Amino acid sequence: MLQVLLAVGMGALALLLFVVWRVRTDGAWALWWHDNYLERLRDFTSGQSRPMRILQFVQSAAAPGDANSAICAVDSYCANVEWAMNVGDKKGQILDAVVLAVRPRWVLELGTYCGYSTMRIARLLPPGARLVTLEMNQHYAQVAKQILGHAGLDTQVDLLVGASSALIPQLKKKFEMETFDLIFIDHWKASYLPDARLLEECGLLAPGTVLLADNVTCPGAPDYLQYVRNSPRYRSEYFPCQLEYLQVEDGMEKSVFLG
Ligand SMILES: C[S@@+](CC[C@H](N)C(=O)[O-])C[C@H]1O[C@@H](n2cnc3c(N)ncnc32)[C@H](O)[C@@H]1O
Ligand SMILES: [Mg+2]
Repeated sequence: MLQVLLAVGMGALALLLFVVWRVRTDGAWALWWHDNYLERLRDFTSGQSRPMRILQFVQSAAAPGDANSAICAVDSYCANVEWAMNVGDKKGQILDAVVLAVRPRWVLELGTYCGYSTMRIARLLPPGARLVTLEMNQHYAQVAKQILGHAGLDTQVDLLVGASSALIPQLKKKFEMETFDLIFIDHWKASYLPDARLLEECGLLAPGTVLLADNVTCPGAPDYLQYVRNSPRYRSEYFPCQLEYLQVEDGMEKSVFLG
């Protein structure tokens, strides 16, 4: 009997160690663990959604009207308390550098979530610039609006709720604008390529428009990468980095539309 118990115990320990190792080293396992298992467990125990928990932390820890303080609060919560799918502090620096280099007048973001990358972009925009961000999840959009309001950035940002495929064709008319200077692509990965093609078809790209795509390695967007790297319409560059708040390999792809 003791031998059986010992064998079961050793088996369970080996399984636990295997799961911990996979979660620490493999992107798919890490995302499943943090984004499904742990999130659902915390939702169940707290009776709230992860975006609501992030909002409450920002409201308690960040100075009102201070965007940098709100960004730090989200990073601190997601690095120390629970993981979330924000671009994060490390890849965020690549995003910041691209925004500063492009100095865009019109920016489009695909995938708002809680508004973390929206804050990073909006705080660096030159006067008069506009950021349009698209989010299909109504609850996430509500949270993002409150976080952007707390950070004092809501007047520079237009948050539209709906699917990108439905909203993109309406943007020119809705905002009486021509083309975007910078597009941050960070929604569901299977939509990267169809939405890039849709942006082209809708005439929303001009020569020089920069597309910056997050998570092209983890979870990965292989069809999008294949397209921007092989199309004569783009000049594309890869930035190796790590998945937000984890030691898992990821990358961002910066692609300049050539016309
Ligand atoms: C990775 S999160 C965005 C993270 C955010 N950019 C940041 O770094 O803080 C992806 C978001 O895209 C949204 N989304 C996914 N597909 C979408 C689509 N086709 N149209 C609009 N939003 C979409 C999801 O609901 C989710 O909130
Ligand atoms: Mg991302």
